[in-house]
Amino acid sequence: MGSHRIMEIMSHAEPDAVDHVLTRTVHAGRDQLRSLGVHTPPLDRSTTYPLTSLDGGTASLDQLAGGARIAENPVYQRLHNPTVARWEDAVAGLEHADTAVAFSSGMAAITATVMAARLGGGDHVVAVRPIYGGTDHLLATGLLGGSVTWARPEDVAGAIRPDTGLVLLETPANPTLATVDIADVVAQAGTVPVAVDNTFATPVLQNPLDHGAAYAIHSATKALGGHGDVTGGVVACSEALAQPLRQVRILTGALLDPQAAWLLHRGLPTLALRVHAAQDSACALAQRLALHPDVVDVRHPSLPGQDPLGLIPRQMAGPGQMIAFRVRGGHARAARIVAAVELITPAVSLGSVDTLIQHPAGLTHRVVAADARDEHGIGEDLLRVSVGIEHPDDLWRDLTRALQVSAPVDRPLETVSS
Ligand code: MET
Repeated sequence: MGSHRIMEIMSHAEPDAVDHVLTRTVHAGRDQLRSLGVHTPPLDRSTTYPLTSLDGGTASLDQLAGGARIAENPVYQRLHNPTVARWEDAVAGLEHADTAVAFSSGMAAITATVMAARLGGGDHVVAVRPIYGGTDHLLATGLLGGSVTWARPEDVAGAIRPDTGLVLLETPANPTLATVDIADVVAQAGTVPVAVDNTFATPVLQNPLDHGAAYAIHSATKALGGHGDVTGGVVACSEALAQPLRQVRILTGALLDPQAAWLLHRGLPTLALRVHAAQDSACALAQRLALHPDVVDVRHPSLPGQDPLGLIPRQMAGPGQMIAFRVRGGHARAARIVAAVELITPAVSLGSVDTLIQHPAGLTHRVVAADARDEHGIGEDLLRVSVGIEHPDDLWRDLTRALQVSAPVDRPLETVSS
């Protein structure tokens, strides 16, 4: 086939013919760049915008304050920013959503979602544990007002009340990788909107809205950013649900900085490559860890018996890059392992190009009630690994060495399988 024929086919391709996530991550939010005469997203740092007329400015202000996505004039950065809006469009496309609303962090995104539900009259939240410790703490403290009922996934229907405004869940869940059937919870929730924290899965592996969820929430600090150098959050949803979220953002000021949005958009083209590479390594490491004599239990949806609901591939395209495992020797051993790793960084956060290890009971989930931690297997012997894109053999060498040097001195080193 000659090059002219290829060009002809390409020029007649419908936009929805682009259905591969590898392609969509590269091009997301970049539709208008050619017409702008640029190849990469421009960065607009303006805090305010010149008004062509007072009445025009007032009309734009009214529209944006009412929750509109865009108006003739952005007016003020807290009401609208084109660089942030472009990244929101990118995320919306990847999440199969009408639109997306960006925030200064993942916790700001969660907070705004709960506040938007309260604006709609729903004072009660049903939340499925386990979930990220900060989210758990936010709901448990009642900081935002209203009340929370904790429910197991199968008990959501029974927890719904007339004043329930939101069902919140995370799958795979932080930190145990417990998985939830989103469509089943949506069916139990009836008319109550379901929000899914999709941070662990990323839009590369899971699109909650395809399964009936109303919101897909991300800490963009994690895989969306991917390089450990930008903090942000985002909620993908329908245009109708986005409007109160934008109003909450305007009033609380929990804005994503344009430079942060620009960095997030800068990292997006490699999202699928990063997630797939890290996932492959996570599968290899999970298998090896499961054979290690000092590892009691490895949590990764790729392992036998760990996807009992058959969510792969029905709901998830793959098991992802997060692993949790329990070590023999409890807290002391876990602390020694975290201290002993060299290539792997002992740090909270996840989804970066480099591998991180952390102790949920002492860090990310320290704020969770002790009985809830016990009930959901977030014990002192649990470690969580966010696998990066390094070669898995190098990661395994570091992990097995840390397991060896952390072994109690009064017994011989274990023979480890490679
Ligand atoms: C301050 S705790 C950390 C953050 C992050 N959400 C994590 O799970 O690692």
